[in-house]
Amino acid sequence: MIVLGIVGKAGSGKSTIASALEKSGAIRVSLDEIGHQALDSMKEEIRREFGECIMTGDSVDRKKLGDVVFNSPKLLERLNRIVHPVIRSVALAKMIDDTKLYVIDGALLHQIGLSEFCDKILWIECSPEETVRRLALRGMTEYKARLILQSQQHLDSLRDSADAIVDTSGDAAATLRKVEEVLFEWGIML
Ligand SMILES: CC(C)(COP(=O)(O)OP(=O)(O)OC[C@H]1O[C@@H](n2cnc3c(N)ncnc32)[C@H](O)[C@@H]1O)[C@@H](O)C(=O)NCCC(=O)NCCS
Ligand SMILES: Nc1ncnc2c1ncn2[C@@H]1O[C@H](COP(=O)(O)OP(=O)(O)OP(=O)(O)O)[C@@H](O)[C@H]1O
Repeated sequence: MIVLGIVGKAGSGKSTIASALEKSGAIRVSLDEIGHQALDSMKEEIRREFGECIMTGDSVDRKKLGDVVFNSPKLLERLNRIVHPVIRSVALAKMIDDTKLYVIDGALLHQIGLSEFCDKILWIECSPEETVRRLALRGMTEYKARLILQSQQHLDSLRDSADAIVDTSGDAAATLRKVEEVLFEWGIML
């Protein structure tokens, strides 16, 4: 088994890279996706902690919850404490085949306690201006994009400990060529 971690801030290009690697045969473990599922499995605890204002009907409303937690580091930490242990165990349970290449993508790979399972870690980066522009294309307001990036400032300290850094300021095809070069150098074949 080989486990490749892909980290970087919101909108830097992690999902784009991870899904390209998935198309080439790797097994993708998306921490954002697992996190979304965890909101359902931990629904009652989240409802107790944050109240009815973050619910729509009987489901946790991601937009409402995001507006609450990204505005308050204290509340974000409370959400993390509820969902991160679940994300960690669901991610680990997916990685069971010794013959496969697994790609875990997520800004909070280290914080969730998964970096120690990675053989190699790729740091993905892009300028803040371009990142905000890309997040806006995804339908996010500039205000929210900046709030999220602010909540991820602590990630900067991880950059230098990564095994390689890929800048995604160019187009997606150039990014994917760079990633392929790095994997080739590491002897990881897809
Ligand atoms: C707050 C929630 C409900 C907002 O959902 P929504 O669909 O609106 O946003 P989405 O999940 O696409 O996240 C938007 C961006 O914020 C980043 N982000 C998400 N959670 C966090 C967090 N706890 N701390 C910092 N950044 C985060 C994501 O990596 C992404 O770049 C959701 O992100 C969530 O449940 N987060 C807690 C789980 C978590 O830590 N997930 C990230 C795993 S890497
Ligand atoms: N060179 C590039 N490399 C990667 N993504 C790019 C590039 N150029 C533009 N993009 C676009 O940037 C946007 C953000 O990329 P992506 O969703 O992969 O980021 P992310 O790091 O996974 O973000 P998040 O953590 O918020 O989910 C996407 O719409 C993607 O198509």
